[in-house]
Amino acid sequence: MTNNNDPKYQSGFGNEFASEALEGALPEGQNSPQNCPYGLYAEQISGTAFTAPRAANQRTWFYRIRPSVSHKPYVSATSLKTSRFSVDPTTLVATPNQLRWSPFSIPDQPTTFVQGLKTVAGTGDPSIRSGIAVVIYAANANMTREAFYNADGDLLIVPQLGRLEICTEMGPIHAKPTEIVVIPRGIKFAVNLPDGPSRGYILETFDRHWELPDLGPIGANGLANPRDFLAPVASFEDIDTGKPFTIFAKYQDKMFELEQGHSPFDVVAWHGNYYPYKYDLGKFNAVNTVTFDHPDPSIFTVLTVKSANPGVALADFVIFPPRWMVAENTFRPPWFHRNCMSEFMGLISGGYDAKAEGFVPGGASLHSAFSAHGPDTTTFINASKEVLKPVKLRPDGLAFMFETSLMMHVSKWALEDCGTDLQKEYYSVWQGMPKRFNQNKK
Ligand SMILES: O=C(O)Cc1cc(O)ccc1O
Ligand SMILES: [Fe+2]
Repeated sequence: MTNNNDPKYQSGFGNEFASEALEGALPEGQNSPQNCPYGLYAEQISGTAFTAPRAANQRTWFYRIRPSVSHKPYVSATSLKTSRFSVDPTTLVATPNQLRWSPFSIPDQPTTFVQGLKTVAGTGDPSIRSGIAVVIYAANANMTREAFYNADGDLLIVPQLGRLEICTEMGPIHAKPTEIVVIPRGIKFAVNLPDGPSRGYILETFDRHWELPDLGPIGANGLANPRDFLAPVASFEDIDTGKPFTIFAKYQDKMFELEQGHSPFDVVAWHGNYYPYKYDLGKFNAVNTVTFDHPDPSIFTVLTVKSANPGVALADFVIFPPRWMVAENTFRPPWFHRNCMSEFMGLISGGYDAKAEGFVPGGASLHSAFSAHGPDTTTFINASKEVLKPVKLRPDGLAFMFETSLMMHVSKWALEDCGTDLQKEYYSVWQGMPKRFNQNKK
């Protein structure tokens, strides 16, 4: 990859982009001329069925030094034998218990991004294009002469610790905690970790692709604005000598690898609307009450993957950013609730208004369908007697939620093998709720 520490991007969501690292590398007026400029190979990657409606149709044309198909056969990935990146039912358990984890441990041994992927919860089967997985990455080593693609689904990556320098077929994307990256299904990428130890959350979705939510009565602007999404520009490396490149692939929930003699990051130009992108969560234009109560947290949806059921998300990516709280005569933290959807929450920085302690950056919680949850006892008591002035809620706090209409199973890794990361006494935060009932006093 041409060395570029501060890559350039092109802005917009779902745009049709055209990008060339060498002038004139994109064929004019057609996709597949008899001979492409500079002796490049044309190759299409389809992210939707050829016949998907125009508004949903996603594909990109690459102009690359060699076609992707020039590689040795796929074999089972022996170096990833211990991979826990799977929703194979034998690795998962159903539990309605409210669960919470302390910050997930970073490995002591050298571990790359791909080696450090662990599924926490999930359900479905990528082979029938149905389901999702919540995944943690915890890594400390660069992917050198390696790349990875996920044939099973899109990856929405939420860095929590350490920056990511991601090399993709479409060009480089650098992301820091408070930014997110989406790598759509099938696109090859490699991750370098300039800060060393790194950790974050991933939502893997086996169907469709991420979309901006409709805004309804909010109007034409607000929440995540399309122009703040950034896609890479073409950048290539021309390497076909030395140690072979290893390409890892997750296919039907199993890890494979193959060798090839040339760099997979050899795309000199591309055009299309199927590409990875990043978004800075600090750009989110939060909308909320200026009177009383607060809307459901769907008001904070950054991106959504629709299900076949109108208005019901396969997955929503929701954030709780720093914001002004002004509601009058209102219990301001999240209320007690039971939800038909399942809620996995993570914390990027600071704290979260429903929990006085225990929910900390790098940790997580899972409140599954209809399992009751809400403010812990301390938060409830404090918020019930708080003097309601306008307050800027936690200027350093950034929590998020992966909300899904599916009922996820929890991985044995997250219940048993992640050691002390699982907080076995989580239930106790709701014990000792004072009895406040007094039928003689309204
Ligand atoms: O559980 C949570 O903390 C997320 C959440 C916040 C809120 O204000 C209302 C409902 C909800 O699920
Ligand atoms: Fe909730």
